[in-house]
Amino acid sequence: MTAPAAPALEIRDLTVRYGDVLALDGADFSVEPGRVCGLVGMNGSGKSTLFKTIMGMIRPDSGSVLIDGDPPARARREGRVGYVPQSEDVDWAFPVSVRDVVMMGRYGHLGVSRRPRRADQHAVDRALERVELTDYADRQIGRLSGGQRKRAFVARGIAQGATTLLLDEPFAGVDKRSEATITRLLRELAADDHTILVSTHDLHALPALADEAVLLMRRVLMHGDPHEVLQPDALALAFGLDVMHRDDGPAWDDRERDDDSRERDAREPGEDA
Ligand SMILES: Nc1ncnc2c1ncn2[C@@H]1O[C@H](COP(=O)(O)OP(=O)(O)OP(=O)(O)O)[C@@H](O)[C@H]1O
Repeated sequence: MTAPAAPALEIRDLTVRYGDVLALDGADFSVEPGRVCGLVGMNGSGKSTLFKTIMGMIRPDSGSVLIDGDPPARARREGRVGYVPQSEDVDWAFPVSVRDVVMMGRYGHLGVSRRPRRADQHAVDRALERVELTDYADRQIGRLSGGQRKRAFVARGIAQGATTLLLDEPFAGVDKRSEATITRLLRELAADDHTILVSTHDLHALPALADEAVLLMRRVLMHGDPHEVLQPDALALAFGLDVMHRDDGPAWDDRERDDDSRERDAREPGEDA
């Protein structure tokens, strides 16, 4: 009998401290290949810390992360894990084109000359096509809309050959149309056997996006079907809110939602989402 395949992502009893601050306290869950897992939790609940630990950028105080059964350093070295950072972690004024950003995903594949070869150019072209940014390839990265910027970073992960993708708040500063485009793209990638962990404050987005959800508050409060995790009791526990009910669903995240500001941020005139 063959042994069952390792989970794509395995977080085991993970504890991370920044000095006196306990950012993760025994977080424990796993995600099977080809699944989209939504990560929800209030500000400061440890979501970015978890991403950085999975990426091997932070060493845990205890516990472990395994990606396809391997430690983060190895998975990262082999380009198997791609990261779409929070917008505020990126210098959008940096003078690089969309194509340059996607080519960064190929750095681990370049030969001794460090010059992109035809195979690298093809991989970048295919990734740009996949996220529908071919027409924007030569544009400076900061001159994209919020949603397009996220897709450019997803393309970097695809060009790299990553099978696990981590997205930190991809819907922040993005309008509803871009949110739908990103959701569709992530679902397509999951159908293509990518494993996706995506943090979001946008709880409305979860059911369409995720196969499963993790409710994080330094540790995992709940892990299961997104609808279960969105139950008022669970959210009250994680967010400390009295969740009110309305006809269109609970009103927990109105404070996070400012569609007008998202629209302003999102698009240049006449551009797609
Ligand atoms: N570099 C750091 N030094 C010290 N404390 C930190 C550092 N980074 C994060 N923290 C603290 O660790 C805890 C978890 O932070 P983290 O950024 O992981 O949360 P988050 O869930 O991503 O929050 P948000 O939703 O606001 O992005 C918070 O209390 C935060 O203040």
